[in-house]
Amino acid sequence: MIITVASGKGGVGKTTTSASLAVALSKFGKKVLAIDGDISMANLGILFNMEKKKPSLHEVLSGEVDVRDAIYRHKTGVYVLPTSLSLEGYKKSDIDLLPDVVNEVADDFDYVIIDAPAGLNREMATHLAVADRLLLVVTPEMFSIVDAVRLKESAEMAGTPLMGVVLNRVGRDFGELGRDEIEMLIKGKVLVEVPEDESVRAAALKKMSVIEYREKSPASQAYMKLASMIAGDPIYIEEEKVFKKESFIDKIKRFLKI
Ligand SMILES: Nc1ncnc2c1ncn2[C@@H]1O[C@H](COP(=O)(O)OP(=O)(O)OP(=O)(O)O)[C@@H](O)[C@H]1O
Repeated sequence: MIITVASGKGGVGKTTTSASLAVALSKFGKKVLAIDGDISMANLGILFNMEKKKPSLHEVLSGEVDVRDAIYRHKTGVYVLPTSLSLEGYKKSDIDLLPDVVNEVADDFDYVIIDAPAGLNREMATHLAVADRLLLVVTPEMFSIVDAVRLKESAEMAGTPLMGVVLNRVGRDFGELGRDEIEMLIKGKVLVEVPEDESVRAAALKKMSVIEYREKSPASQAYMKLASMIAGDPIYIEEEKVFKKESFIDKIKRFLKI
């Protein structure tokens, strides 16, 4: 199964989620490939301490090397296809090659996790098209949700259904929307709430995923729960809800014309 981890708004926790989910699935005995799909501003490689590896996805997408030559096994057991931080590497990459590259190796793994760039651009369209499922990452704030709704709609147009939503950084003061409100707006299930957790940042500073850094931390536990849900029952059906009166949520829906 190919899962694209994406968000409309940047900085909400895609890379954190991609790395943590990959490590967690690996702990459940799954063979996982984590791909750093943000070819202009790569971050995933950093959490696996592989940002300097060469060849990277850049060399694969420029046709210089075979994809298998750019996949490295991390000590957690996760296989990683990192992307370098080089601007030259970005310039020579052809994102249109990504679907063939991913499909060439997908059958070697139980799960392929793609850490996608933020926003809705051509790169994102490619990441959505190649995936079997979209895993949306949001924070409990309005703009994050509004952007996520648009992304979900684009994914559906590309034929990629929503697997579910990771509600990240819960407990931070975002003037928060609640889980029910978010599910109603996105029309999708919140699979897990990941709390605001200082260990996430501390882990990143040490170039590791939070699970590797502190397995018992609240965020790590949430990602383990997510992995157990995905590994146990990968299909989640989106929920339709009925609105009876114009609430704050209805106003946002009207604003979005959904
Ligand atoms: N649950 C959490 N608790 C505390 N800090 C978090 C949490 N999740 C993410 N962060 C922090 O938020 C910042 C952004 O996270 P991350 O890089 O995963 O987001 P992103 O969506 O991949 O960003 P970008 O759009 O720039 O690629 C990082 O500093 C990360 O350590």
